[in-house]
Amino acid sequence: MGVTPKTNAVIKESLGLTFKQKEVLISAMVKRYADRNEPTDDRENLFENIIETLSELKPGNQDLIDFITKPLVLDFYADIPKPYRSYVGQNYRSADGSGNSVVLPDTGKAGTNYARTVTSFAHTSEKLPDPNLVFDKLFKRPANYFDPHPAGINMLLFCVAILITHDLFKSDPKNPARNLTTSYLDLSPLYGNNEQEQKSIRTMSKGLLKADQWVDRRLVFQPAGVGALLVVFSRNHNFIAKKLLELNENGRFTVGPGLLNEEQQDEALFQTARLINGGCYLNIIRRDYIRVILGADAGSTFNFDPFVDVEEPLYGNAVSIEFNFVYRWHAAIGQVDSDWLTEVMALYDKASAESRKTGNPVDMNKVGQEFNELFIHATPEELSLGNPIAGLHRDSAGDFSQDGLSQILHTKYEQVASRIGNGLNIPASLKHIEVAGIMQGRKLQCCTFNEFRAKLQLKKLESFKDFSDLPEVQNGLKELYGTPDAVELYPGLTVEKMKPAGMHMPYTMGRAILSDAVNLLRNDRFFVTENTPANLTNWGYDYTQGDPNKSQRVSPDLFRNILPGAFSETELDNLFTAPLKP
Ligand code: HEM
Ligand SMILES: [Ca+2]
Repeated sequence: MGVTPKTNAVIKESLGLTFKQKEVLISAMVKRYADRNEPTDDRENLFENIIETLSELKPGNQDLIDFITKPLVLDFYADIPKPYRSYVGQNYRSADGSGNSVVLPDTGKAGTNYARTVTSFAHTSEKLPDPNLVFDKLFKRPANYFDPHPAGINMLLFCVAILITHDLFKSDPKNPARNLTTSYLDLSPLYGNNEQEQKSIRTMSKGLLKADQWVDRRLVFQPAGVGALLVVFSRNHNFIAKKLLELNENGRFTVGPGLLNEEQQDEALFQTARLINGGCYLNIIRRDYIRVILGADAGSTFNFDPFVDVEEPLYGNAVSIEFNFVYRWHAAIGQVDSDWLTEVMALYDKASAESRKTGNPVDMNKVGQEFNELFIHATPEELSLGNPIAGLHRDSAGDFSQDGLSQILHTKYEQVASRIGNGLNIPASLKHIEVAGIMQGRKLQCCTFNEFRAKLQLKKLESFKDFSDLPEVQNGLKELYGTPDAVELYPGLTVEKMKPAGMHMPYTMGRAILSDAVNLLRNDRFFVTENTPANLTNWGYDYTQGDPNKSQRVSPDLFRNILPGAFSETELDNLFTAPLKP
């Protein structure tokens, strides 16, 4: 508008207008000031001119003054968002995920209940099918059958997926409504879910972790690639902590009189390294993982940015029970891993049968011992050095061999995964786990599959032909459920047809995973408000931003730093697609 002395004179003159006319004219001027979409050039003195004009009004014009100043005052008020969502001095993640939202500090804390995304208003069915039959007729991969993933996605991607799911879900065996881990992607499988677990893997000096450690024992029983990935992040933490001290930007980690003591130095280095390591993990999720899920080319500059127009997160994040089911991709398990799993699950099933008989929880120590005898062959001394990885040994200092870790990850890179959707594709050895999953859904009163679709604004499926391409699955659904509306959430998600692109996910799963992923990332204060050079240091922040010549991906640098030679340069460009067999 540019209120100059000349226009100001015009405005003054216009004050002789009728009240209605003044209102129209001046409100247009104020609106122009208040509705600024671009940064204001305050050197134009627009605000000052409005005030000056108003101050020259004759007495008795208070109504007009109020009318004009009200939007300005409201605008100033709105400059500062409320409730307050960020405080100085809360720049580190807590061990148990609390305080991520400063407004609702318990949201997403380890040990709180799963959220519910969809309330079910469907009549509860009194004749739900036997979950064992659901598995046999809809889920079970036939013997000697393997259908490779149509886009050639490899098991390395699913090792990352397993790391992510264990970061988000840890259903309490005693209470399936409860999630024992944090609802944030904060590498809780590495760092633990409370201070005691966190301290158990720290050296408590210079921010370092003990050699090749991670906390979550559940991952010992997963394919060895998951343990190897955790060791990569564990080593990345130490690489970062050492670099931070070496660079010591602005002397922020210096020990001395009036500065830090050694304990404070350890804490500052540990927590800063943890934030940077989390930034690397976030980069891999955004730039390698989500990119492949969506089906973008490795070399393309396409970036589906979950953080576009992000605001300071207010509410925190709580993963839902529906998300837990959306993320059970057991059908993806590759052939080699499936064969191995048959042997592992035999141990687990034996211990579960024992637990059903005695009423005690599954004795994981016993499973661990037998697992060690079969797959690890470690002495008690070696086991005392930390979680084992099948196929590897720790040296006396507690380190795994670099070549061994590289080799394990490379075999996951080479192993093609299976297709995920359409049904009849989950390794038979997982039957008990799947049956328990179906029962968990029932116990927690999950919505039906069609109710879930409706919530996502997706068309309800009206015929069993719409579910899966496989006639056996269509018939099985009819026999077990009778009508499409009766199909339960988890079975529906698992047997649905696949999308034609990207990760070829079953349709509803593929749609839902995006809502959950976007919320998960945007709701995390440490990925938004606290993700700054001031918190991560300049070097740390830049490290997490990835290589500008590699589509902003951090994974090439990270693997070169931590496991040099594990992957060739071409492999680093496309980590999640199995190489074509010659
Ligand atoms: C060979 C590979 C796998 C094995 C051996 C395996 C094993 C298991 C087992 C034993 C459970 C029962 C709960 C527990 O004890 O933790 C489980 C649950 C689960 N799995 Fe897998 N799984 C594998 C692959 C995957 C993959 C690829 C995904 C998806 C990315 C996945 C997602 C889940 C989820 C979300 C749960 C529920 C966790 C909870 O509620 O605590 N799993 N899996
Ligand atoms: Ca977590």
